[in-house]
Formats: sequence, C-alpha cells, structure tokens
Amino acid sequence: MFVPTLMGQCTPEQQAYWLPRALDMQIIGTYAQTELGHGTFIRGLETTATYDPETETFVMNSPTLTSYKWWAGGLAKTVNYCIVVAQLYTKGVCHGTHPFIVQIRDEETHMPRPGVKVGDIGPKLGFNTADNGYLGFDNYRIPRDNMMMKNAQVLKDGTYVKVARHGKATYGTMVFVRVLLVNEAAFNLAKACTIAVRYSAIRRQCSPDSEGSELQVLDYSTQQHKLFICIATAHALQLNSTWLWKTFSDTLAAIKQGNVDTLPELHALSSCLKALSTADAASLIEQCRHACGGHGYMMSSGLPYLYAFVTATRTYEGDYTILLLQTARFLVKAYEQVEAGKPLTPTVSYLSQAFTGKKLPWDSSPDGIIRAFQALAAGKLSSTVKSLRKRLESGLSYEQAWELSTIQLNGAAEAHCRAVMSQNYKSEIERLTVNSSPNVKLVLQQLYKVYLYYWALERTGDLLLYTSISESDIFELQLRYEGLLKEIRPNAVGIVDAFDLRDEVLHSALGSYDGNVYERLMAEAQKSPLNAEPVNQTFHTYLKPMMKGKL
Ligand SMILES: CCCCCCCCCCCCC/C=C/C(=O)SCCNC(=O)CCNC(=O)[C@H](O)C(C)(C)COP(=O)(O)OP(=O)(O)OC[C@H]1O[C@@H](n2cnc3c(N)ncnc32)[C@H](O)[C@@H]1OP(=O)(O)O
Ligand SMILES: Cc1cc2nc3c(=O)[nH]c(=O)nc-3n(C[C@H](O)[C@H](O)[C@H](O)COP(=O)(O)OP(=O)(O)OC[C@H]3O[C@@H](n4cnc5c(N)ncnc54)[C@H](O)[C@@H]3O)c2cc1C
Repeated sequence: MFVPTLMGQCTPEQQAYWLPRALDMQIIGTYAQTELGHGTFIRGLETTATYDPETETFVMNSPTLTSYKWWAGGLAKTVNYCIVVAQLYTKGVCHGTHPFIVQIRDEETHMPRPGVKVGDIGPKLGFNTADNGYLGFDNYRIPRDNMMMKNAQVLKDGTYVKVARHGKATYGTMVFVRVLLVNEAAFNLAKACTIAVRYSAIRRQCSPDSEGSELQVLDYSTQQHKLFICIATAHALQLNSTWLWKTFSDTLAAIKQGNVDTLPELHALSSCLKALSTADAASLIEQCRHACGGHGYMMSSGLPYLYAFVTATRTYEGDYTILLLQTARFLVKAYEQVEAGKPLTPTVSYLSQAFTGKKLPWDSSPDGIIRAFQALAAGKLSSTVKSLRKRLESGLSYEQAWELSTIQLNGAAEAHCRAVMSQNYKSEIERLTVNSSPNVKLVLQQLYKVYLYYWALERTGDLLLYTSISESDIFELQLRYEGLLKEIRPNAVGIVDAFDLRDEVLHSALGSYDGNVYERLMAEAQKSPLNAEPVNQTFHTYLKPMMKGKL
C-alpha cells in the first residue's frame, strides 16, 4: 500500500524523490490510516498534523490513546517510513484527513525517532507473518514537503490549496487495493478447492453395501455440493477480477484526462465486489475445510492458514457491511435517475426496465436466471426505497431513515453484486472460449451453470417474490443441479489441476500433486516437537506427582 499511495497521492516532484528510494528498498514503508479508535470512519480519525509556518513543518501528534495508529502491516518492527493519514490543521482551520510521509525510525540504526512510539499489536487469528503495529506521536515534526501534495497543498505561509476535482481522490489507494483483493480472493479459493478436491479423490470412506469397496468421498453428492460451487466461484471471482481491473484502469485513464464521471460507479463496484468476493472466498474456504474432515483441521492441510489469511480480507480495506452500504448509496441514486428518466451507467442499466410492477416470467436458462437475479436486485432496491420514503414521510431525517433501512440496503447491494458477478461470469466465459475446444467450452459452461443454479436455489424465497417461479420450477431446478454435479464429477480433479498450482504454493499434505496424503500426514506429524523424545519431561513434573496424589 505504501508504493501505490506514493504513486497516487504525490506530485511528480515528490514521486521523483520518494519512489526510487522505495522501489530500491532504501526505505521500507507502510500505510497507517486506521487508529485504535477508528477504522471505518476515516473522517473521525484523531491523529493531527498542524502546520507551523515559522519552521515550515507539520507537527504530528496523537492527542488521545484512541488516536494511536493501529494495525498497519510491518509497522511494528519492519518499516522506517509510514504514510500517515491525519487531520490537517493550518491557520487554525481543520481541512480534514490528508496523507503525510513520516520517517519513524533512523535509516542506519533503525531506532524509533524521538517523539515516535511504535510497537507490535500482538498475536492475531492469522496474518502472523506480518508485524502489524501501533504508532503514536508526541509533537513530532516533519518537513512541509512531506505532505503528499497531489490533491491538496499547504503553501509555505500556511495557505491551504485544494487541487483535486473529486472530493475523494485521497481514497484512491483503497479502491486500488480493493480491486486487487478480488483477485486475491480468487487465487486463495482456487488453492483451497484444489486441496479439498484432490484429497476427496484420495479419501475413501464408507461402503454403501457390505461387500463393496469403500467409495471415494468425491463420489458422494453432498461432497460435490460442498466443493463444486467452490471451483465455480474461484473462476467467477477470477473473471470478475480481470473485468474489474479493466474498469479500474479505464477510470484511472479518464481521471488523468480530468474526467471523474466514472469514479462513483467504480467505487460502488469495487466496494461490493471486494465485499462479496472476500466473504464468499472465506466461507467457501471454510467449506473446503469441512469437506476434509479431521485432516482438514490440521495445519499441515494448509486450509486453516488459508482461512485465517482470507477471512481478514473481509475486514481490512473496508469492512463488508460498510462497503455494501457504499454500493447501496450508488443504487439509491440510480433508482432516482430511473424515476427522472435519466440515463444509467452500464452496470445498473438493467434497472431502467426493471420497475414494471410485474413479476418477471421465470426462465430457467442461464440468461433467464441472470435476468431473475437482476429482477431480484431491482425488487429489493425498490422495496428499500419504499421503506426509506415511508420513514421520511413519518418525519424522520434522511440520516435516521437511512440508518433504519440499512439491513435492506445491504440486501439490495448484495443482490446487485450477485447479478453483476453472474452476468460477468457467463459473458466472460463465452468471450474467452470462442476458439476453445468443445470439451473446454462444455466444462466451463457446466461450472457457470453450477454457480447460477446454486445461487438460484439459495435465493428461492426472493425468486418467489420477484419472479413467476413456481414450486415445480424449483423442484425441476434442484434435480437439474444435482444431475449437473454428477456430470462434472469425472473431470473434477482435472479441473482443479488446471489451476496449475505447484505443491510449494499449496503447502498442503492433503493437496499435493502425487496424492501421497497419508505418508505426508505422517511425515508432518514427525516434525512435532512432542515427538523429540518418548517421554516428555512434563510426565515427571506434573503427571507422575498427580498420579501419586502429590500435586
Ligand atoms: C500483486 C500482489 C497482490 C496482493 C493483493 C493484495 C494483498 C493484500 C495485502 C494487504 C494487507 C492489508 C492491508 C490493509 C490496509 C487497510 O485496511 S488500509 C485502511 C482501509 N480502511 C478503509 O477502507 C476504511 C473504510 N472507510 C471508508 O472508505 C470511508 O470512511 C467511507 C465508509 C467510504 C465513508 O467515507 P466518507 O468520507 O464518510 O464518505 P461518505 O460520506 O460515505 O461518502 C462521500 C462521498 O464520497 C464517495 N466516496 C467514498 N469513498 C470513496 C472512494 N474510495 N472512491 C470514490 N468515491 C468515494 C461516496 O460514494 C460519496 O459520494 P456521494 O454519494 O456522491 O456523496
Ligand atoms: C489483517 C489486517 C490488516 C490490516 N492492515 C491495515 C493497514 O495496513 N493499514 C491500515 O490503515 N489499516 C489496516 N487494517 C485495519 C482495517 O482497515 C480496519 O480493521 C477496517 O477498516 C475496519 O475498521 P475497524 O477495525 O475500526 O472496525 P469498525 O469500523 O469499528 O467495525 C466494527 C463493526 O462495526 C460495524 N460498523 C462500523 N461502522 C458502521 C456503520 N456506519 N454502520 C453500520 N455498521 C458499522 C462494522 O460493520 C463492524 O461490524 C488491517 C486490519 C486487519 C484485520
């Protein structure tokens, strides 16, 4: 996050000075925005940067315990520089949060600079290879030039000058990392389902009849139900990640030309796609662990590490709930544009035909299901706006009405995102397989159908509300879904092999390519320190005295 922020928030002159040093690893930095007391509410951050025209310096200060920077990766012991997001004061006026480059350790001795308090925040659920730290300032001075001045400046005499045309240009790094995190979610889910599918092909358990041999657990329908959605989702996230990256790049190019019109849609998309992809990946990685029984609970399976790493992405770079509410904000505006007969941006264009007041005729084809997801999103949005307006008519303020409607707002945002992801998934597969062999086309189409049928069956309640789907349609869809799982089964191992993940990347006794699961589990067990000697000294210090009633 340090380098992307240098690139996104510094003037060309500042980049010329800082970037080579950062890329050369002469300086190592992190991005310190979150504080002990605030992570989501950036405008509530308490660290201050007060400009002193006498010395042409900013005085960095942590006025309260809750103002201490908290969480930044590498902050505890690794970095010697930080990008610190602080409330900027000049001439007695607060201009809100701005980014500053702050040296916190001596470049030679690595000792913390006078006026800087820095340390480690302690053990975490995962991510323990990163030294996330805390940082406090005691009236610590930095040169005026260390304010990152691409979007705003403070002149030598303390005059504040706003440069950026879009009020949230300083939030750019967060959008960038959110876009990256969709790809990260896809990559880690692909690892987890490679491990779980390969292991499920090796593991035999239970024989349906007394004489027969035990079945591969991958042959059980319930195991296929657990795992094939994971494979399909890994592909869905990867294709959406590539699509989102292009949307991000196009928006960035437009901003460079001074056109910020597409930034709101990018913010809405990156928010909900980051939220849904990280939440889906975390819960499906946990599902992969469930599918591996006791051995999935071993650290040597690689699955606990993957879960601990990915579940954090649901929180950092914008908490799930918060980001969906950002998307909901954009959707409510889109609803108002439909009412006013104004044009809509591409990803919400389906709304222009949606508010007919009639249920969408059910069509179980892939395109029909995608249209149903769009109808579901539009229906939820319409119902949410109705709740908002009913509350406003009762005399509540907009903020109060909004807060009371946030559960529905989140539901509308999630439904919108599912519709966007499903549409992208199918259209990207069709675009990319134009020249593929019939077999590849068949398998990839089977996977996106798994995704569509799975989520349609997960949302039958909503589909009954907003489409003409009937009980028998649902019955038929369930049978079709279960039949599709059986069609995929023969290719399942080949499909995860196609993720092409080397053993060194999987780090898993269950998922290694050679399938020698039991030998690898035993080999990993031998590494346990408890196996260093036949009798552990705790027998003599605790167990034996206890057994003799002497404790
Ligand atoms: C190759 C390798 C790949 C590796 C992949 C990555 C690996 C991952 C490693 C990373 C390790 C962990 C790193 C983690 C870092 C962090 O966590 S950094 C801290 C992240 N913190 C957050 O995300 C905080 C979340 N909070 C916010 O973003 C904001 O507080 C808010 C919730 C958006 C609210 O902001 P606020 O200023 O209060 O604005 P609003 O009033 O809600 O909205 C005002 C308008 O501004 C628009 N807007 C808001 N944000 C953005 C944005 N980012 N971009 C564009 N526009 C934005 C918003 O839509 C409103 O617009 P209008 O509706 O038109 O008014
Ligand atoms: C592994 C990891 C690495 C991190 N790395 C960094 C880093 O490098 N740099 C950095 O600056 N930060 C980092 N963070 C911090 C991260 O950005 C924050 O944790 C995140 O933004 C959430 O903020 P918070 O922790 O204050 O949670 P809060 O915002 O306090 O959320 C707590 C709960 O309150 C809810 N909530 C909060 N506000 C609202 C609202 N308005 N409406 C409804 N519900 C609400 C949330 O949904 C959540 O359920 C990291 C965090 C983790 C876990």
